[in-house]
Amino acid sequence: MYSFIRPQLIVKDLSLIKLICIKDFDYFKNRTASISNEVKNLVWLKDQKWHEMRTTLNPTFSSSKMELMFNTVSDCALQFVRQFQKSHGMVEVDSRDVYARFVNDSIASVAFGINVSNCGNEFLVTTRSLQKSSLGRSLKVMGYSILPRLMAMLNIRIYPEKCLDVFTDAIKETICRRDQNVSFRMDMVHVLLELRQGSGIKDDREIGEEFSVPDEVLVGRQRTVALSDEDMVAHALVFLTAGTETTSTLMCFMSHELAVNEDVQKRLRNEIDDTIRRCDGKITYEALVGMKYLDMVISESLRKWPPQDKLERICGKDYTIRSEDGDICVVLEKGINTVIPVYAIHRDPRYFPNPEKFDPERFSDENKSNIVPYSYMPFGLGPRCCIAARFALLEAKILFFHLLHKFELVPTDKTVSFPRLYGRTISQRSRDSISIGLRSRIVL
Ligand code: HEM
Repeated sequence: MYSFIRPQLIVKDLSLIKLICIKDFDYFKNRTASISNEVKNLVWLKDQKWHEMRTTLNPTFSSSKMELMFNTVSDCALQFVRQFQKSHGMVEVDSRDVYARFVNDSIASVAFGINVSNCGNEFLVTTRSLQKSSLGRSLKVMGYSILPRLMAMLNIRIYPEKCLDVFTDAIKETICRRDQNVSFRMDMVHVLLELRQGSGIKDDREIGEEFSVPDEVLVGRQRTVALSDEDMVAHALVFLTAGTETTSTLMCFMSHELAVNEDVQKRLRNEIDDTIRRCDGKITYEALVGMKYLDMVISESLRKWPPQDKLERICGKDYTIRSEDGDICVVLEKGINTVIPVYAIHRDPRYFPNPEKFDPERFSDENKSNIVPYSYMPFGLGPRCCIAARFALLEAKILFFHLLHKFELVPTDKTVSFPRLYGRTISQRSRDSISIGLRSRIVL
C-alpha cells in the first residue's frame, strides 16, 4: 500500500530479519499496528513515549493476569458454544462470521468490562462498523503515519465521532461502576485501573509456556507512566481493533484445518476428553496451558496461515549492514520501508519441509528445537512484537476446548479444499467463506 510513496526492501534473510526487528531496533521504527494513547486519532506514539506506555501495559498480558482472566474468557466461550447446542442435527456456519462475533464479545467483555448480550446491539453494531475496511479510512491511517501533525491540525478523524462516543461511554460507565465498587470482574479494565491507581504492578511470573509467544514479550516490566481515563479508552479501542480480526482469522483457518484433517481433530478431541476427565468436568487454567497437542495445533495453524502476513519497519537512519568480516552487505537509506514477508517465510520449504501440509508434529517437544530461529514469527519479533499474544492464545485455546468437547467439525458441501486469500488486507483473510459443519457429539 505504501510502496508508491516509500521505496520497499523485501527482506527474507533471517540474520537480517533478526537485526531489523531485534538487534538494531533503534534504527528501525514500526510501521503498522501500535499502542496509542490518543483516542480520537490513532496517533502512533513516538519512541520514548511508546516505550513508557509499552512497559506500563506489558503486565496486563502476563501469564499471571491471563490466569486471572481465564474464567471471564471461558464464560464467553461457553456462551458461544451453547448457542449451537440449541439446534438439532448438524449446524452449518460461516466461520468468519461466528468467530468474529465471539472475539468481539470476549474483547468487549475483558477490555470494556461489558457483557455484550446484556447491553443491546449498539456496541456490537458500532464495533462492526469500526472493523469494516474502507478506502477513506485506509487513506486517513496512511495520512496519520506520514503527516501526523498536519492530520491532527486539520482535525481529521479516523473513526466517526459517534462511534467513539459509544466506546467512551461504555468504558467510562464501567470505570465509574468499578470505582464505586458496584461491580467487580477480573479483566483488562481491572488491570488498567490498578495501573491508573498505581497498585498491583509488580509482575511476577512470566513463563513462555506457549510455543508461539515470542520471548521478547518479556521486554521491560517496569511501570513508568500513569494512565488517565482517556488513555484507558484509547487502549481498549486499540485492543479491540488490533485483536479482533487477527484472532478470528486464526480461529477460522484452524477450524478449516481441523475439519479437513480428521486424524488431527480426533487426536485433539482425545486430549480434550482426557483433560476434562482429569479436571472432574471443569477445565482449569493450568490444565488448559498444559495441553500440548492443542498448543501444537494452534502453532501450526499460525505457521500455515499467519493472520498478519508481513511485518514492516521503516529505517530511521542511514544504515550500513556489514558481514562478519566487515564487508558491506547492504546499505539502507533513511526512510526505506523494510518488509518481512512472514507468510512466504512460513511456507519456505527450507525452513518448513512440505509446507502445504498441516502438520502439528513440527511443534512437538522433539521437533520444535529444529525450527530455525527467526523463521517463525506469527506474533512478530523483538520489542514491538504483539503485546497480547498470550491473550490471543488463551482465547483460541479455550474456544476450541469447549467447541470440540461438544461438537465435531466437519466439511460441508461449501467447504473449499484450498481457501484463497485476499491480497491487500492488513490481516490475512480468506476470499472464500469458510463453511464448517458442527455435528453434536455424544459426550459420556
Ligand atoms: C492470533 C491473534 C493475533 C496475531 C497473529 C497478532 C499479531 C500481531 C503482530 C504480527 C503484530 C506486529 C508485531 C511486529 O511488528 O513485530 C502485533 C502487534 C500488536 N498487537 Fe497483535 N496479534 C493478535 C492478537 C492481538 C490481540 C487479541 C490484541 C489485543 C487484545 C493485540 C494487540 C496488539 C497491539 C496493541 C500491537 C502493537 C504493539 C506495540 O505497538 O507495541 N493483538 N500483533
